[in-house]
Amino acid sequence: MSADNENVLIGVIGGSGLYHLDNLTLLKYVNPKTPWGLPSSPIAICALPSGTKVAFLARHGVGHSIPPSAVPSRANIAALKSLGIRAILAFSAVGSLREELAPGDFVMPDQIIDRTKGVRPASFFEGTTVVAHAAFGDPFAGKLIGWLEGRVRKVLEEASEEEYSTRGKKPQLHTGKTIVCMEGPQFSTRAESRMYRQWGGDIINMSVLPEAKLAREAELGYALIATVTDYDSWRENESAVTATEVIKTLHANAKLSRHIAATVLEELHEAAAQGDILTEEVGAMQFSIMPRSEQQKPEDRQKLSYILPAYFS
Ligand SMILES: CSC[C@H]1O[C@H](OP(=O)(O)O)[C@H](O)[C@@H]1O
Ligand SMILES: Nc1ncnc2[nH]cnc12
Repeated sequence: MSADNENVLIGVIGGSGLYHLDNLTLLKYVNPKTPWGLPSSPIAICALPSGTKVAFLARHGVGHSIPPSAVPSRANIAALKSLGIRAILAFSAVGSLREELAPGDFVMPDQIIDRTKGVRPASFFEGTTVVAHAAFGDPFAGKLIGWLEGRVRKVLEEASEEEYSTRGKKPQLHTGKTIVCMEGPQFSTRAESRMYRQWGGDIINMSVLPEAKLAREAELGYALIATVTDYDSWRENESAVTATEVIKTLHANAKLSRHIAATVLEELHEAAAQGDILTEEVGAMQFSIMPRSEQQKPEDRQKLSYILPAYFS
């Protein structure tokens, strides 16, 4: 970790439509070369008006050039961890599987259904001689979500008409929901969309995995702020989702997401510095790594020390 970055505790991952944040001064770009390659894009180290630093990473790269299945999530999470980050606030554009989750609304899910197809490297331990089984029953950082909930709700309640006028109604925040992560890049069929509803899915995207799993392996707090862009393809007599429909809502959602980030980041940095909101993640991997065996190669341990120096240095 470079001394320059020592105080960067919060990393923001921007998804579709969210390629920068507001109210920040760009200090520099960093592009850490991790054992898993380079991140999606150089990471912007920015200062809030108080001088507090945060890091911003565009998930789909500069100019949205990386499709969901090819996002280098291991490099992204490892690069953020190498900067000293403790918590990630990730944003994502999602489809709604429920009538009451309307386009323009915000959702902070607490569960995930994995519908990726095994083509994305999903573990830092993959390809090494070290075996680990991270606990993932609660895939998001519970305390972090609890901390964010009231603050995000307040921002939405206070949003001016101009900020949500493209949707014609005040955006709501929904919590305690389940997100389905599909492979893509094509959207779901109508039958799949209906099936996800039967499974208990509330929203759907193509990006939360393996990002959330890797954050857990790296012992980072991870919360997702999902913004609804469409009703996917389950509604009878309505047309199925298209990219054009998604893009219509994307920009207004991104504007409000930037407003949320600008409002919460300072206090979130403080909370992360105190350690109050991240008690579950730190140290969790010590119970997940299978006991050391003579078969573990020193070069693998060296590689893993990049994300988990406490166990592999
Ligand atoms: C642009 S529609 C599908 C695309 O949008 C979402 O991206 P992100 O999660 O990065 O905001 C979704 O996951 C798909 O990747
Ligand atoms: N309907 C949808 N399915 C998957 N990912 C999405 N991102 C935005 N809308 C989506």
